[in-house]
Amino acid sequence: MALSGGHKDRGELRIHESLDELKTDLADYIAEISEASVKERGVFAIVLSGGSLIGLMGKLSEAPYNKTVDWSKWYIFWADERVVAKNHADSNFKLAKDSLLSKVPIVPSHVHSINDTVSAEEAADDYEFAIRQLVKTRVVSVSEISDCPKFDLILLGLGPDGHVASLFPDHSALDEKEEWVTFITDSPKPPPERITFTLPVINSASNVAVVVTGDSKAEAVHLAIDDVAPECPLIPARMVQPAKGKLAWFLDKPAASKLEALNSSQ
Ligand SMILES: O=C(O)[C@H](O)[C@@H](O)[C@H](O)[C@H](O)COP(=O)(O)O
Repeated sequence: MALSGGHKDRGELRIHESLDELKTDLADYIAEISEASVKERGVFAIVLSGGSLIGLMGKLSEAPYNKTVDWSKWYIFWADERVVAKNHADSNFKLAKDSLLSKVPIVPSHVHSINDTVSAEEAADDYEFAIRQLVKTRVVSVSEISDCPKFDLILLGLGPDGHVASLFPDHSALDEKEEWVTFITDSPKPPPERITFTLPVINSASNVAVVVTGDSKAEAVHLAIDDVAPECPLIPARMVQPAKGKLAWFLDKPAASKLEALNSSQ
């Protein structure tokens, strides 16, 4: 690893020399949290996003993880989903299914994708309802400090504009405090209709990892992590701040290139 360290309140920084190294570290990290969750709770509730994250998780379907991970205990959710049919090229479910979920022995009924037959608003309501049922049966834990679900691990990507999940800069969805899942119909990144976990849910997780590669994201990474001037834009990724949980950043060197930590250690 090029650098492994921490920022005083922005979590753990895991900066990698190569994509291959990042992929191995990410697979190890997910496998470790899976093992700890299964040991503690008997299940592992993991939340995926869309985009490049899924390809970066690819090693999980290879040896040794395909045999060592207790896939039967995995419950899968999405931090955000595009409101399209499940077989549509834009579907985050389809992306994860094709590249990962179909290659490992996950129990099909443990895969909690959205209802793709209804409007964005109804899909968000349905998804929240489904999660509420799983909180009741403790497949998903509940936070000690809010009434929110406490997922074992939420994995997020980062957009060059600083968005995470489908929480975009200056969007009213960032202010949602009551709902666990909300919807938008004006996403600046196509397609426009999406559902998304809200910040209170993301910040109630036991572990949150943001996985970012490429120099187009370097400025957003800097704004999300470094102690920047108050007049700098407050991007959604900076609002990711688990109250009790752990935050980790998986970065390649180009994504980390504007970080103070990297520049001061050289
Ligand atoms: O469905 C989505 O669009 C996402 O969940 C979104 O938040 C994504 O993770 C980022 O836009 C990063 O995407 P890339 O890693 O592909 O740039």
